[in-house]
Amino acid sequence: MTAPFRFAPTTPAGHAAQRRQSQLTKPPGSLGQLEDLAVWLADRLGEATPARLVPAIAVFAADHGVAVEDVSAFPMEVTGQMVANFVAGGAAISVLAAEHQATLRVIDVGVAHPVPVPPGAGAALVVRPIRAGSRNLLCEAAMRADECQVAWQAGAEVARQLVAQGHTLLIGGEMGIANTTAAAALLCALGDIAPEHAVGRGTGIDDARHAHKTDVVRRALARAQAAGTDTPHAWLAQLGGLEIAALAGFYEEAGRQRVPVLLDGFISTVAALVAVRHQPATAHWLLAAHASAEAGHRHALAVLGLSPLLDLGLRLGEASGAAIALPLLQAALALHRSMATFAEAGVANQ
Ligand SMILES: O=C(O)c1ccc[n+]([C@@H]2O[C@H](COP(=O)([O-])O)[C@@H](O)[C@H]2O)c1
Ligand SMILES: Cc1cc2nc[nH]c2cc1C
Repeated sequence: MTAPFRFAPTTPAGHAAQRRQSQLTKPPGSLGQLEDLAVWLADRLGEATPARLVPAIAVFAADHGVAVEDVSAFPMEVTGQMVANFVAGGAAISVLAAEHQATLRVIDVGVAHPVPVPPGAGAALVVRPIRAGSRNLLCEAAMRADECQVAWQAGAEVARQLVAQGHTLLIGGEMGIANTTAAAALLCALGDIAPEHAVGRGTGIDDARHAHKTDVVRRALARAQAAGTDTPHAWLAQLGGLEIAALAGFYEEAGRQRVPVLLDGFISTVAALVAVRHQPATAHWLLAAHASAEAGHRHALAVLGLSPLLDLGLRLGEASGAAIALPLLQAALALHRSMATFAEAGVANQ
């Protein structure tokens, strides 16, 4: 069980939104967490009655050298194949983005086996190849510092563009076979979580592979520790991946641009933890959409002090859980904006 999402306002807009909530035609608190959600959004957007959100989803994709260690249920080729599926409109996130009228961008920051995408296909694909997947983090640093920095900046650039285009809510997502191994290792390093709590089943591995994956993470951590790793960027380069670095840069830039972020699952939340360790102010802009079935996600959320809105047993990634929570945010704001007050409706207030 995770704690419900609760929020006390910190800004004049947030306080005004909370006062409005108490005047709407409903018993106080009867819309539960939707009330907190409306007040949080008002607080962060700096408006007492915010307009409908203009959401954008950016899915960052890359491969992971550690896939050769047999830590995933799927082969590396699936990353590039799924990128083509995102763009063609057949993936869960393609369907959800269209359903909820969200802009969808797909960014290849290091897919090892890209699949050609027909020109004019559905979602926009941006190719920012840094290298064909990260190195095997069990044996060496996943990225050089400069590669990690280029990926981070690529993510930041996407956030800047989406905000400049008028989007008022940013959602990050990822695709990368074996990236739950990288994310688990990073969570151990930056969140002080033991490997047995951070490592999960990913795409669906059995008990034997899960034990092996936990051992891979334990050995990778020991290797990176022995290399004298200290800063968040150094840990990211040692144990992360190109799409995780891009996501961290995306989240940090969203905060810098003062735009709220709706977090997806395990890998996305660990990327947000990297961004928060690098720039603590990023935490102010984060909202957790859901609790993934991936074991480490609850620990990552707890480290960040976040309460997820939904708990549906999702473990897909690609921003799908955040996209599923999006209508809740829109509903919370629609109710907040458009319900009558007791005075307007002539309803007796206690
Ligand atoms: O978002 C999550 O919580 C999540 C949990 C488990 C798996 N995934 C997705 O599955 C892939 C990684 O799983 P694995 O087993 O290859 O490490 C990657 O493409 C993620 O988007 C995502
Ligand atoms: C098919 C498939 C789709 C995905 N979407 C995000 N991660 C994924 C992993 C797999 C294996």
